[in-house]
Amino acid sequence: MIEVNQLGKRFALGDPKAAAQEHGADPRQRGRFFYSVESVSFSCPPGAVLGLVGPNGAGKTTTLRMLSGVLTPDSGSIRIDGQDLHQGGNAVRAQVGFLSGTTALYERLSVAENLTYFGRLYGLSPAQCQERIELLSEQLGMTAYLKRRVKELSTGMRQRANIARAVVHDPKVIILDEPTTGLDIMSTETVLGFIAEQKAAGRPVIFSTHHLDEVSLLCDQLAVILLGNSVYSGALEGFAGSRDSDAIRKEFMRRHHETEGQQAMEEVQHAQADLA
Ligand SMILES: Nc1ncnc2c1ncn2[C@@H]1O[C@H](COP(=O)(O)OP(=O)(O)OP(=O)(O)O)[C@@H](O)[C@H]1O
Repeated sequence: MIEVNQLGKRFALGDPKAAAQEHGADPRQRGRFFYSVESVSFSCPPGAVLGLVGPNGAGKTTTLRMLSGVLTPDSGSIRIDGQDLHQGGNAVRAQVGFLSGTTALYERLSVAENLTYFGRLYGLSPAQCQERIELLSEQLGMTAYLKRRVKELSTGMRQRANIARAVVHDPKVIILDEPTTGLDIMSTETVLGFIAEQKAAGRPVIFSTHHLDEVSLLCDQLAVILLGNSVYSGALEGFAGSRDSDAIRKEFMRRHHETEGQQAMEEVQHAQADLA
């Protein structure tokens, strides 16, 4: 069981004026700080899959980085089976497997060599590493390319290997930050199948996504964040009937289009700067 209670995280800004231009009228910038996550709460029972959704910049990655132990929260708490993640030290943190956008593998090593390397770092014996590699390569469809060097892999192959790396030590809890973003259909299906297998094995999985169809397909629990605050957390089926669901959907879409518009504007500005 993972219990996340009123998490908060702020970042000090080197140049508050430049940040204000970048973030527009985001109310989370106050003085020299940007309050990326203000108050996020949810819980995920064993064997449940929780989808963390929110428009660009809502605070999903910051939340997941706190859940993985990479970032220390400024406020609130995270409990895994009753133990506080940040007070429990490495032993509690090792119970979490975390895939981030920056999870990296050694390019010159093969997939199997990478997994052995990271498995050994987590204290697995060579035999345990071998056992995990066999299981994960089957679950993630990697058997055909286990011996290939990472630098030769496609995006989809690489992402499946990244996921294997994140869970090589058989963690109690799995946290995946946008695991299917940018993947082809086959790799997406394999990754979603992997999540479903973890759920069947009783392991809680928390993943962030922009794809609401993935949430309805896989998740029992839903946590929605807008501007760093939880606006819904609970059973997926409870969301449709909840009092605020229509307002949340509208705000979600409004901010989604707004950030897409901002990104398009930035791309145009970059292109103009390149041409100048
Ligand atoms: N180190 C930092 N310093 C200042 N601001 C930050 C920092 N890290 C994140 N932020 C800001 O906090 C907000 C939340 O960022 P975060 O990456 O958690 O959002 P997200 O929901 O994962 O977005 P996306 O869907 O685009 O990945 C964003 O506005 C981001 O610019």
